[in-house]
Amino acid sequence: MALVLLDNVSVDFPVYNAPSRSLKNRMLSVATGGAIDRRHDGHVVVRAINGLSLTLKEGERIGLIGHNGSGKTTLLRVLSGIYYPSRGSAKIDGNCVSLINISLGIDPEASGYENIRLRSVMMGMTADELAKCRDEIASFSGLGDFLEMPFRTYSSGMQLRLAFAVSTAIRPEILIMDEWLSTGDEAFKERAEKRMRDVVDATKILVLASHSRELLETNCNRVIWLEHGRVKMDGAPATVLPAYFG
Ligand SMILES: Nc1ncnc2c1ncn2[C@@H]1O[C@H](COP(=O)(O)OP(=O)(O)OP(=O)(O)O)[C@@H](O)[C@H]1O
Repeated sequence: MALVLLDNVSVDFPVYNAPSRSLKNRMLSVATGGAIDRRHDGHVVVRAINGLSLTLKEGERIGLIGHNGSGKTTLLRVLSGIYYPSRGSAKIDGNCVSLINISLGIDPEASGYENIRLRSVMMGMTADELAKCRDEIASFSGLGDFLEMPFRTYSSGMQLRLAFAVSTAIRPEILIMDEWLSTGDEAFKERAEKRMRDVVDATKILVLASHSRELLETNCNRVIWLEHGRVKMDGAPATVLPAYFG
């Protein structure tokens, strides 16, 4: 069973070259940013996530909203295992894949086929799983003989097609996204949209950070509004979205 348990999680970024004397204002008077604080040893820290406790259960499609700097990306990175909490604990049960940076793991000197392997290993696919979907990924990319060529010879649109085709071949239990992925020319975009739908529908827990009300309304059944790294509101989209978007 897929489950995410965050217990009193804080994430601090120490800033060693901050002008600590002038930082009396902790920036909580404005909506933007995390909290600026000073640690016991005198160092300045930005507290991106501040004592967050959350339970995310199977079937939940969670939308993350909040002003710039409210902690959305930091939270997504904690969920993806990129950041460890500075305090508190994060328990992620279920295989979790992040589509935040779909080009992670790609080697520009390697061929398209080699990159299909590199990127899928990076996302946690086994050799058997890859063997089953390698041809489908290649065909979805539409890159034909270019798959034998080094990745660096591709146009930026071709590079994204390949990264997209591999990244959406996996079926994770927990899926982390920063905005909706859409790429390519018109014909590819249409196929990409359908493929994204399939990935999202197959996942047990979706966490999608977005500034788009429409996207959140279409895809989410729970919305969490972050402010200064804390939960300002958590509930049904019909309640939280009007409160946030006004
Ligand atoms: N590497 C870092 N070093 C120092 N501070 C950081 C770092 N990354 C994020 N922060 C701070 O943490 C806070 C939260 O940032 P985060 O990127 O999580 O916000 P966000 O909600 O994703 O914002 P946006 O909507 O602008 O993408 C901000 O105040 C930011 O300045």
